[in-house]
Amino acid sequence: MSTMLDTILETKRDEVAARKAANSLSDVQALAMAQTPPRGFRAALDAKAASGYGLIAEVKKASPSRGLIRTDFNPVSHARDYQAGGAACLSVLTDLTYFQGHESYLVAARAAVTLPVIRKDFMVDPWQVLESRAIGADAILIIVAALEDAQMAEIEDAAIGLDMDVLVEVHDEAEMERALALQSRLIGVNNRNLKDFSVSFDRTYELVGRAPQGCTFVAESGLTSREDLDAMAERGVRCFLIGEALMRQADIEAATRAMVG
Ligand SMILES: O=C(O)c1ccccc1NCC(=O)[C@H](O)[C@H](O)COP(=O)(O)O
Repeated sequence: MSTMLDTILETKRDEVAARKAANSLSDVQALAMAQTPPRGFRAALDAKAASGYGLIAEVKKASPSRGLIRTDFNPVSHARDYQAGGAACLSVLTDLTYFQGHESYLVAARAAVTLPVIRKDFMVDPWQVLESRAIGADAILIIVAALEDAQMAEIEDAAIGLDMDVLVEVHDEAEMERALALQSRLIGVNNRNLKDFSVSFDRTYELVGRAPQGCTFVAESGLTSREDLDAMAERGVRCFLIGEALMRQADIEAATRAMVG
């Protein structure tokens, strides 16, 4: 039986094929080269985590599991609020079909702040890495469950070639082993099962001990309070990716500060 992740990936492959056909490689390359250099994503996270918590704050309008999250969605003001509240980095969802995201949200959010920004999307082709740089992204996401080993390596090589950071997302021990065969030492554990949307912090707790020395380890999804972060910190986790819990707040800046300030 096909899962939501399978469905998303099938759609993404079609969308990417259409975008590749509509945009010449040289045009996308020229746009990527015209961008200012990538802002150090992992470095910003490590710097905040050294004296507190490193937060990747997500600009997230909607999701397959929760539907519409924020009606008065405004990527520029959300990005500014996240920065003012003490986030280390931003994550911007650019998938339109399932998350109501858009590339223009990343462009606008990044221009409004000085924080590094990860393009949160489903990478299925190295061409998307170039496209991500062309819209200004500083980092990309590799979801291990979505790719074969050779595809992951190819996508990672494309990102490294553009001086971008790569967040490698895993959900279990087998995926962690595959992630560690890559070069990136920025590893995220998604507490959300992308097949059935169930959330368990046990995923993070099981895998934090598998992260090698010097690795930047990020707990992702389902985190709703400072207490959640403090409980994770007791087990050695200092970096977090949070979307919905912050996006639902009336005062996003204050909520971000309460979470990591
Ligand atoms: O959020 C979803 O419903 C989802 C469904 C299928 C694939 C990915 C999905 N989310 C992407 C993410 O990784 C989260 O947006 C991110 O970790 C933040 O999670 P949260 O704090 O729970 O919004």
